[in-house]
Amino acid sequence: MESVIVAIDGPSGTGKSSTSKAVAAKLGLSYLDTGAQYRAITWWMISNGVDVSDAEAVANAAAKPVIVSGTDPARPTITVDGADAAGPIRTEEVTSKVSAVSAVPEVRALITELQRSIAKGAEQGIVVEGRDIGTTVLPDADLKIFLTASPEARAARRSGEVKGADVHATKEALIKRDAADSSRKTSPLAKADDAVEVDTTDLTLDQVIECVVTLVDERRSRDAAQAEGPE
Ligand SMILES: Nc1ncnc2c1ncn2[C@@H]1O[C@H](COP(=O)(O)OP(=O)(O)OP(=O)(O)O)[C@@H](O)[C@H]1O
Ligand SMILES: Nc1ccn([C@@H]2O[C@H](COP(=O)(O)O)[C@@H](O)[C@H]2O)c(=O)n1
Repeated sequence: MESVIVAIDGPSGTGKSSTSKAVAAKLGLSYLDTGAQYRAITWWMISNGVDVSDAEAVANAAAKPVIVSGTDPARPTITVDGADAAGPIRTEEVTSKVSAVSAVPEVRALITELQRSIAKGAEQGIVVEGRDIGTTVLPDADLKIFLTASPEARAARRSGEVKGADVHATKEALIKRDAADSSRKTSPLAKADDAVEVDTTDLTLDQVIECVVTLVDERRSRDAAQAEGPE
C-alpha cells in the first residue's frame, strides 16, 4: 500500500493526540506529536534559566537542545539531550509558557525542519498532529483534518483527566492558549483551506477515530483509482 501523510490540526483539547495515535495504530502508520516538541524546547529553556518572555534570548538558545521524537503510536517518546522528557513537559509551568516559546520564529524554523525530516523518513506514512501542520509544515499532506469542539466540551474533557480540577479555570486557560497560538505572526493555529473540519463536541472518541480512518480510506481509494486511469 502507498505511504500516506495525514495532518491533524486544531485547538487544545479537541482530541488531536488521542485520535492521531489511534488512527496511526489502526493503519500501521507512524505518529508525531509536534506539541510535545514545542513543550520539550520550552522545558529546556526553563531548566536552563532562559527568560521565556525574552524572545531574543529564546531565539539565541533555540539551537542548543537536541530533541528526539519516537514515532511508534503505541509508545511515543520524547527526549531532550538524551533525557526522557515525557513527564516534565506536561507540567502546568510548561503549559503556561509554551505559547511564548512557540511564537519565536527561530524556534519554529528549527522545529519545522525537524518535523519535515521525521515525516520524510516515515516509510509507511505518518499522522502528524499540531497547529500548523496542514498550513505550513506539510502543505502537500494527502489528507488534512481540522478538529474543533466547544470550549465547554474541551474543558470538561481536560478536567476529567485531573481529580478535583476546576472546569472554569481550565476553560479560561484553554481559551487563553488558543488566542495566543492563533494570533502569533509566524505560522499561527489555523485551518488549511483544503482541510476537512470535524466538530467533535458531540462525538465519542471512537466516532472521531472512525471518521478519520474512513477519510483516509476514501483518499487512498481515490488515489488508487486515479493511478489505474480510465477503463
Ligand atoms: N471525542 C471525545 N470525546 C470525549 N473525550 C475525548 C474526545 N476526544 C478526546 N477526548 C479526551 O479529551 C482529552 C484531550 O484529548 P487530547 O489530548 O487528545 O486533545 P489534544 O487536542 O491533543 O489536546 P492538546 O492540544 O491540548 O494536546 C483526553 O483526556 C481525551 O481522552
Ligand atoms: N504544530 C504546533 C504544535 C504545538 N504548538 C505549540 O505547542 C503548544 C503545546 O501543544 P499541545 O498540543 O501539546 O497542547 C501549543 O499550545 C502551541 O503553542 C505549535 O505552536 N505548533
